[in-house]
Amino acid sequence: MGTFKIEGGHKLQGEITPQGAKNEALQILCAVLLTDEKITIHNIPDIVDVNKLINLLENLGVKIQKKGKGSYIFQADDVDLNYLHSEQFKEEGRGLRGSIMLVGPLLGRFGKGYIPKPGGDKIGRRRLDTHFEGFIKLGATFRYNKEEHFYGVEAEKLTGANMLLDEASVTGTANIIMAAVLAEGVTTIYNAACEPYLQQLCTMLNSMGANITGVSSNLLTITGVDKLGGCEHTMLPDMIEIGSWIGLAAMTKSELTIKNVNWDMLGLIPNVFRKLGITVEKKGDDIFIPAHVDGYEIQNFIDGSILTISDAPWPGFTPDLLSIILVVATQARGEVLIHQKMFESRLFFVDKLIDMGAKIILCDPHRATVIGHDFKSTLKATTMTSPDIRAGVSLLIAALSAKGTSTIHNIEQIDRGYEFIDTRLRAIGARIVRVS
Ligand SMILES: CC(=O)N[C@H]1[C@@H](OP(=O)(O)OP(=O)(O)OC[C@H]2O[C@@H](n3ccc(=O)[nH]c3=O)[C@H](O)[C@@H]2O)O[C@H](CO)[C@@H](O)[C@@H]1O
Ligand SMILES: C=C(OP(=O)(O)O)C(=O)O
Repeated sequence: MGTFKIEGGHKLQGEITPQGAKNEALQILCAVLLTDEKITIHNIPDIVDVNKLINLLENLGVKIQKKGKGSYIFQADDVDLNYLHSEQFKEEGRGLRGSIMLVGPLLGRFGKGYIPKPGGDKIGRRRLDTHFEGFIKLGATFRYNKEEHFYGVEAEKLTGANMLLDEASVTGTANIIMAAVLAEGVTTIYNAACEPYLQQLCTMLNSMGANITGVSSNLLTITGVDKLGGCEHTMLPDMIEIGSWIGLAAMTKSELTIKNVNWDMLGLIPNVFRKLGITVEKKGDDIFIPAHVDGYEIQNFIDGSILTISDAPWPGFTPDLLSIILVVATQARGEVLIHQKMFESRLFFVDKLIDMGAKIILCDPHRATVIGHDFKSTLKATTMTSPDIRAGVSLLIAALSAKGTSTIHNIEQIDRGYEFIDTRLRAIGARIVRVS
């Protein structure tokens, strides 16, 4: 179990450049299986989950050439489907959530796709019904081995269909799209998720020769094609990292510039931080956060009632930033209700913040009320364990704002999604060391 030691209470300063988007990378990498031609991808983040997926592709026989930092060429012209039946695949396939998106492209191109129950954060029930109901609609037969938690779909041929998804699942939508692009005829997906990750995936698939319309809406129309070809694709900056750095700057009263954020794709993120009273300035394509020397004040709703920040499928506010919002609110002036609608086990980490002196009432598994300290009382350093990727970074932000030295165990969770976080934070003045 890896550990960070963090000496908090110091201001940070400078520039930080976001890595390529983790959740986009996981979709895009699976899409390389859809063609036997070369796919060049840039801005791939060097993080544990992405590297695990690259390793899975390599074991599937995909040829991989590294061209420079974050740039790779992939060619799936000799895919070894036997690997899918190996014990090694059962072990490696459950190492991350993103591996589930291997199924759609394999089914679309080779008529079969298998996956063990995928890993990822333990933040609640993470069912896969939407994915498999979509594949079944396209004509696949479905098998599930309950003992081994092993899923399989097979089809002689996929045929386009109309579907209304039971929920706007992000990975589910990506998976169904990747199967439907090579199906015969027209597929419509209503209640499709439309996160920037999915917009990017559709743009990439269209540049490979797919025919997808409705991109960025919740109604996609996909006219199947016989074959897809190569392309070049560049990943967006990671909007969850960007949100994390906004929170970090505010909570440590630091002046920070977040470089090349691709403002147009940030949706509600800057405004939600503004509702906490944080100044988020647009400077070209950068975000500038001034030092909040006098703190920041949470806005009420127009009628004076207490602000609620909740998650919703895109273009709603992403659930992946609610833990960050919550920790930043602990030092604001005012109160806020955080409502995590999607995941039922994602707020339990507030116990650690309460131990550090934060004023939080966990109302139920989905809701927490935060009463900010307005920096009149700082958080106290402590020892904690990172339960999931975003809670881990929230605890890290809390530790950087706290007086004294904190210890965070299980930092593998953080490394899943944040590239060399300790090195990059040290470059802007953070006192953080990796001790094991
Ligand atoms: C690898 C990857 O891309 N992971 C992201 C992906 O996970 P993932 O694709 O696994 O998440 P889903 O979108 O399927 O669903 C997430 C949770 O929200 C619930 N749900 C979903 C849609 C909906 O309309 N209503 C609803 O309640 C689901 O039941 C589930 O509990 O999307 C999640 C939701 O943005 C993010 O937290 C994850 O970081
Ligand atoms: C929940 C997340 O990741 P995963 O879906 O990979 O567990 C996340 O990125 O916040």
